[in-house]
Amino acid sequence: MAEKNRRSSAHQEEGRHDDVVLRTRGLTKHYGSFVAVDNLDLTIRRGEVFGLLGPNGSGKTTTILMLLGLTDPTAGTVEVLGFDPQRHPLSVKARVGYLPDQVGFYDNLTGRENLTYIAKLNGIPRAEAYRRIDEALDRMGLAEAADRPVSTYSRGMRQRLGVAELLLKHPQIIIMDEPTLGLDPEAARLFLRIIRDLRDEGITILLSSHLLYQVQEVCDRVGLFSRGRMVLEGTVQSLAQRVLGGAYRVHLEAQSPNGAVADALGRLPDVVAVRQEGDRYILEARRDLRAEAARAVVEAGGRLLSLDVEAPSLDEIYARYFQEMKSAEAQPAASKREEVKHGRNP
Ligand SMILES: Nc1ncnc2c1ncn2[C@@H]1O[C@H](COP(=O)(O)OP(=O)(O)OP(=O)(O)O)[C@@H](O)[C@H]1O
Repeated sequence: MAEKNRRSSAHQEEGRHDDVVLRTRGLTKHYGSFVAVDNLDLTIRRGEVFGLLGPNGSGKTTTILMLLGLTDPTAGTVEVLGFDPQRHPLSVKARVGYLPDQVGFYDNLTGRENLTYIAKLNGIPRAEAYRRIDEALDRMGLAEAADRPVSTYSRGMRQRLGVAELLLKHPQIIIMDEPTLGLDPEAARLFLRIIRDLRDEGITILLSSHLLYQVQEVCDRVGLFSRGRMVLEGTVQSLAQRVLGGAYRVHLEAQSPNGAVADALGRLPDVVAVRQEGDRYILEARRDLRAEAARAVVEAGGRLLSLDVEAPSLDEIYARYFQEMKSAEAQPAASKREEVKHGRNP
């Protein structure tokens, strides 16, 4: 199944797969004169894990609320599993599960009692409800804790109970707002595994998060939000290519008696840049060039001491993007100051 998903992700990347479950076009939300979401085009396909990233206030939650039909767009269209959430909110609600950052439960009731209550609210017949509740508790690793009051649950267990609640209605899409925030590393790892398992079962997942290294581990594609716009979108690797230039960074240490190693490394195909500090070199490259780099060192008469490759990190892409945006914004102001200094301004 995992293999099947990997294959389908590859097809999606190539644009050959058209199993779209969620689509927005020109989606816009104004609060008075403030633009919270600006002309968003988002397409998500079945079985994907898509990460919404961006600083506080960049419009992620507003986007999620519009997808769920919980707030009306000012302009543009939303289609979730073929439904317009504004016109058919119940059809969307029946098929899409939403896990907010803080899930509310009755603390004095047990996990099982909370789920029973939810099943009743959703009109699931009693026998079927009991079956689904047992199954959901089991899948979320909560079977043993099921009959304890929720007040005794850790944050990780509450989050898992939140997912168990969503599973009762057999959702096709699950939307999660900061699902791993506040979880300890072990609980976060367990939760990320749950996300992967859900994806492997064909459930599409949209999550918003600030925890980039976790997003990177679990998302097939990400969208980076800034001031209401999705400014970057793609796989982590494709973003690394666009923002950092090279998606791979090969670190190597080599003695180069005649100084020929740097030149030899620079001549390798798919190398974007070579940085050198003494015997240490960093190659930014479009692919993993360890084997070619090792050969180049030896052929250039050098002596290879160590070799390693670093995959691109979302943290770095994110930091570099916002750093470049800030300097681009500072640029016109700086040139204006220059013009004033040189008396070019009237
Ligand atoms: N009901 C509202 N009225 C006015 N402004 C709002 C309202 N809701 C959100 N905003 C503003 O819209 C912008 C986007 O907010 P949103 O909550 O979507 O951002 P976010 O990316 O989810 O941020 P965070 O990561 O902090 O949750 C913010 O500047 C916020 O102050």
